[in-house]
Amino acid sequence: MTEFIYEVKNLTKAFEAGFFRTSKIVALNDVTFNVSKGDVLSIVGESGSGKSTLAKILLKLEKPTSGKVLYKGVDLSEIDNRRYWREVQAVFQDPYASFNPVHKVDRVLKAPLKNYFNHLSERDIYNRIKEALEFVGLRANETLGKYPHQFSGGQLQRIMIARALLVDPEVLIADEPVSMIDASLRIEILNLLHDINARRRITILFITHDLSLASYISNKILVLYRGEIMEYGDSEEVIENPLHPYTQLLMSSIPQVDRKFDRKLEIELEKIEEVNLVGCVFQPRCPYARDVCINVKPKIVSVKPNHLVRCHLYGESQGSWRLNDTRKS
Ligand SMILES: Nc1ncnc2c1ncn2[C@@H]1O[C@H](COP(=O)(O)OP(=O)(O)OP(=O)(O)O)[C@@H](O)[C@H]1O
Repeated sequence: MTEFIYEVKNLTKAFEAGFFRTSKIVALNDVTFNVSKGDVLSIVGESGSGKSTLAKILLKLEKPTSGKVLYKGVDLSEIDNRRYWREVQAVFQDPYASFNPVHKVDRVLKAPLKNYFNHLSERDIYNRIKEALEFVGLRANETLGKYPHQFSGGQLQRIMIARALLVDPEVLIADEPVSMIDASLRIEILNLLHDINARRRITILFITHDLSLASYISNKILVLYRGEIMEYGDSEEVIENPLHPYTQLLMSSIPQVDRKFDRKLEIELEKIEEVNLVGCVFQPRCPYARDVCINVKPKIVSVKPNHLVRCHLYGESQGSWRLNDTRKS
């Protein structure tokens, strides 16, 4: 039987907005998926798709409006925060923001050990930190005793990953961990996350707006658009056979050396529309939109055992429409 780390069931999160809090922003709408132990799941979507809100709910930093999340079979709301925050560690986008510039990096590394393993001697603490730093490719004698400004963004992100590893987590939630790092160093951090998953069997949730990074690192991909799942499945399936027009659009916007930049697609990606809570949220941008897409919310259907899509094109009669098809019914 598959061991699920997370079972996310009909998760919805609405924020009150406006001066008098009279309007609502639906950041997540009826999101359902499972994460198996040892998965590297990428949650992909452009700005405002609800990725960070989902991460915050999974980190117990926000509460859902409705629906629930089970962690190893237990409702998140019933789990002790202290225990949970040891087992589920986070790495955030901005490594600089995680450090206090007036303190040496030692402080950030020692804090979780002192918090969770207060029986450890100073020598044990040093040994554990040394081991974690070596795992992420840093030397203790070149790292400890220094201030954050003495490191590059990539090195600080490594230190944050070492910090997460110190407490033997089961899950690492990495929210855009390489987006503020020099492009030349990104691949090293991705390889490091891959090693952490492969060698320590830590489940990784990798949040990104970049489908190419997702395809590089993950074995499962979940595509979010305006708070709803558009497509979910094994990475190979989603990348090699993207079914949803939005995933196809994301695929076609990945720069490739043999393809010229298409400004039409850029405009398409920038276009902002009101969220359609009745029909398909992607319908205003969809080249295949029909009346049914405006009036009826598509259900998520399983096209293959490990490949799900939410689109009227894949209802009762399945199809394999591509963005470059000229048809529009
Ligand atoms: N605390 C909040 N109060 C009001 N609205 C919020 C709040 N947090 C998020 N939102 C809104 O919810 C929607 C989803 O935001 P979220 O930050 O989860 O998206 P995202 O995909 O992570 O985007 P980005 O990549 O830009 O961070 C957005 O419309 C955002 O403005």
